[in-house]
Amino acid sequence: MLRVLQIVRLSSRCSSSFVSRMRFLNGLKQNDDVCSAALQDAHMFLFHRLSPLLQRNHQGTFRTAELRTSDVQSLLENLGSDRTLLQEAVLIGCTEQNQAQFCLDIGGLDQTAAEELCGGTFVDLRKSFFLLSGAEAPLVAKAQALLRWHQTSGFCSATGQPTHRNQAGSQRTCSSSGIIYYPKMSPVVIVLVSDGERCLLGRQATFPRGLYSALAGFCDMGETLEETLSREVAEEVGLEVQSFSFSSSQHWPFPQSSFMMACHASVSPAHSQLCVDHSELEDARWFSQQEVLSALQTPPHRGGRAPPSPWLPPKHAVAHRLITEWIQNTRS
Ligand SMILES: NC(=O)c1ccc[n+]([C@@H]2O[C@H](COP(=O)([O-])OP(=O)(O)OC[C@H]3O[C@@H](n4cnc5c(N)ncnc54)[C@H](O)[C@@H]3O)[C@@H](O)[C@H]2O)c1
Ligand SMILES: [Mg+2]
Repeated sequence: MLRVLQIVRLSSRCSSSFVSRMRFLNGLKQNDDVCSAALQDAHMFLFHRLSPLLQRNHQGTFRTAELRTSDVQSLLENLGSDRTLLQEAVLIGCTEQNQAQFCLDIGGLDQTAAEELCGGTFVDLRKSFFLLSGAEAPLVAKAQALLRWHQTSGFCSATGQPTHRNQAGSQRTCSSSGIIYYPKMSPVVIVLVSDGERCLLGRQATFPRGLYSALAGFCDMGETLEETLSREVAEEVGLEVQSFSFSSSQHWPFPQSSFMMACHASVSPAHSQLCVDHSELEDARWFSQQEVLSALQTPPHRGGRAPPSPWLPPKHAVAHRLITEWIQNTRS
């Protein structure tokens, strides 16, 4: 109990609201009692078989359903589930007012009945990620990644024994060996290569028709960011990078959690002849500023008519940010 009071006092005494929120969240991860107390009056993000619950407002835009713990408790009762399912909720963040945010997957319950009771629809993450705006898309992606990790981490890979989660869901411990497991992400480098005048975009055969993006690749064990970047560019398009700069990073939920580190890189115009590895990329090409600028100005493609060429990654993707930064830098 003393520890509970210490965490609450520590977070409320801090002058910065950001520091206060981070200390509050860390306290919830470290102390199961504090976390249980926070779960009793929290914001809840509901999922059904890893698809988030969305609601459409009068303007036709989508938002996550705004549910509180008490709403979910009533829902579980109405769906004939016992309230202990609530204990499977996973901590994902907190609001500006230090109100904890949790997510819960009710995949074992009737989807249609849950949708009717909540006035919403469970929408596949690939679709919902791009329907949501602002801070909601990354929060929902994080929630789904954590839920998926719990669903696939029930047993210890060393002993085969069950693992048990802490209340926040930030770790799992093997009941036999005590080995602690933490949620896993794969580091990926994504790079927009330029020769000064043009930028290099490529597409995999599995991409939607017309879509071109920056080059990307998973880090090999033991590699630095710069080693992955140089290796991927050499492997995929046969170029040698001269210099690079870091731009930004992003958690990317598809197909499984990746930690994307986004960079700009330059190659010499005298050595810009592409030698594409077609086992990795269906196509890779140099695009002029004008081609990229007009692709950026084309409204988002929604299917039906033929896609624009090139069709660029959507705003939520860090590849989009790299492309807009390159346009700004080359025009200034
Ligand atoms: N957010 C964005 O803007 C954006 C843009 C482009 C690509 N991406 C993501 O980047 C990721 C990597 O791109 P890529 O597919 O070109 O990588 P890649 O060039 O490394 O090729 C993928 C191959 O790498 C191997 N691989 C090695 N380590 C792996 C691991 N930890 N997980 C899965 N496969 C592994 C597999 O054989 C796989 O087929 C993809 O998941 C893609 O979704 C994100
Ligand atoms: Mg690649």
